[in-house]
Amino acid sequence: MALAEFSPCSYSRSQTLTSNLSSARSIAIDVHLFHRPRFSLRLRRQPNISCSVAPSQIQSPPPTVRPADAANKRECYGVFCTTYDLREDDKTKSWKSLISIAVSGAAGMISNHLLFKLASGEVFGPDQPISLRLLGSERSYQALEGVAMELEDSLYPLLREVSIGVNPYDIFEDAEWALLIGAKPRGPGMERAGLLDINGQIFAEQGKALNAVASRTVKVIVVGNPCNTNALICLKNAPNIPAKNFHALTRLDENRAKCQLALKAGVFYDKVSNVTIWGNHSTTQVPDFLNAKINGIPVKEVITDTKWLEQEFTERVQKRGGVLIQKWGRSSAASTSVSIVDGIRSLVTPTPEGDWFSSGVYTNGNPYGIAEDIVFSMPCRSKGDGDYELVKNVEIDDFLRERIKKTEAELLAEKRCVAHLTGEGNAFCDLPEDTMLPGEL
Ligand SMILES: NC(=O)C1=CN([C@@H]2O[C@H](COP(=O)(O)OP(=O)(O)OC[C@H]3O[C@@H](n4cnc5c(N)ncnc54)[C@H](OP(=O)(O)O)[C@@H]3O)[C@@H](O)[C@H]2O)C=CC1
Ligand SMILES: O=C([O-])CC(=O)C(=O)O
Repeated sequence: MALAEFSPCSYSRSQTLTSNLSSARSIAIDVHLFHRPRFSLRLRRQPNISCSVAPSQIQSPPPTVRPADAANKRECYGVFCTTYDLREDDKTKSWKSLISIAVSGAAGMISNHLLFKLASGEVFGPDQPISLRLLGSERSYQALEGVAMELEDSLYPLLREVSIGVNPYDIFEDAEWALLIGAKPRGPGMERAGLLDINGQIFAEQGKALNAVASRTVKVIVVGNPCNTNALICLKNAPNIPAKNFHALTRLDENRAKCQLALKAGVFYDKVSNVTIWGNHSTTQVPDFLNAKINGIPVKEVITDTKWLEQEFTERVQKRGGVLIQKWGRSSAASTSVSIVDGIRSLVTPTPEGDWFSSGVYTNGNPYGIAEDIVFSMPCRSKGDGDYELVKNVEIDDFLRERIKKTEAELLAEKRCVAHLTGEGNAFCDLPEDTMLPGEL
């Protein structure tokens, strides 16, 4: 689908449809094929957009240079190219409008867990049909087909479309969520600065693609490491999407911290709340035990071993990823996918009264004196509308302040390393020596 042909009415390769949607909430398509009737395609009505308008009247994404390789088209996959009349289903069940979720690194380990959680309904709810757009590369294309085949064989009622492709400009088209997981892992002898540059290029390109074709309200969760700075690069390359919509995943660190506190206190982990991870998803991250609670009581009143909190707990969370790699021989994939689910659910469901969650967010007027214009993990709350607000009254003592400064310095150094990718001039890389991913020892 070339950019000039962009239309709210066009769908998969097998069905390019034009119909007048102006009066219907949604329209079911009368194409009955031999497959079981659970698969269906529902066109969402887009307010004020009538599909009968001429292409020139259709609101286009901002102009962009778009790779023109015809081989790079997004392809609907297998059974997901078929359609089904939803009207029968609607007699007993009402569905929400389809949402599109783009996932990069879709043939990787994390995605192999995540995609099935998304398709099952546990993330967006049992009445929310979804379209999955899987981004891979020439190198992973066969594996991507394998993933799509497994999704087919899982018979998920909510999974209405699956398409696979290697071009982010196709995969991200109209995406309402973009889960950016694909990134090169750091190999032996590779400098962190080199990783920042290689992966930064991926996220610069994907930021441009999101800017050009994604929904203007797309929510982006960057997982691929170094995720904070990759998220910064991505948002800088997507000036037409609010910077607030970009997140770097630090929820895994929050979950790890909760587990360690529960273990020490001898309680089940659901009793632990108000845990903030401050800063970078790296070994300088600051798991905050000062404001955390167990059964609603400040952690420091429940765990009185301050030395353990300051040293063992902090380091255990910072280095959990590395210990896990030693055991598994690869980095956390299942628990990372769970934390992505937690991160999304925290944005689409109201935050429980008095609690908060951690996410790496763009600093733009924060109450904690953190440097502006970086992606820094902080305590957030959401009304469940996909947006969030910073929690403003969290206490910061000298212990926290000193460590927050260190993780902030690391992020500022990372930012200088990627200036060539954020449009801020020449890069100058002076990374602190202890700059490590959680998975590095
Ligand atoms: N923020 C967090 O909490 C966590 C982040 N991570 C990070 O998530 C990322 C993905 O992890 P995981 O799914 O386990 O990794 P995998 O190695 O299983 O998959 C990574 C995918 O990245 C893609 N990729 C993109 N560019 C390259 C490249 N130059 N070389 C190799 N692969 C590339 C590959 O897909 P393709 O060829 O299709 O592009 C590959 O499938 C990593 O960066 C990891 O460090 C991991 C755990 C926690
Ligand atoms: O360092 C890695 O690649 C894995 C990682 O982020 C983690 O386990 O937290």
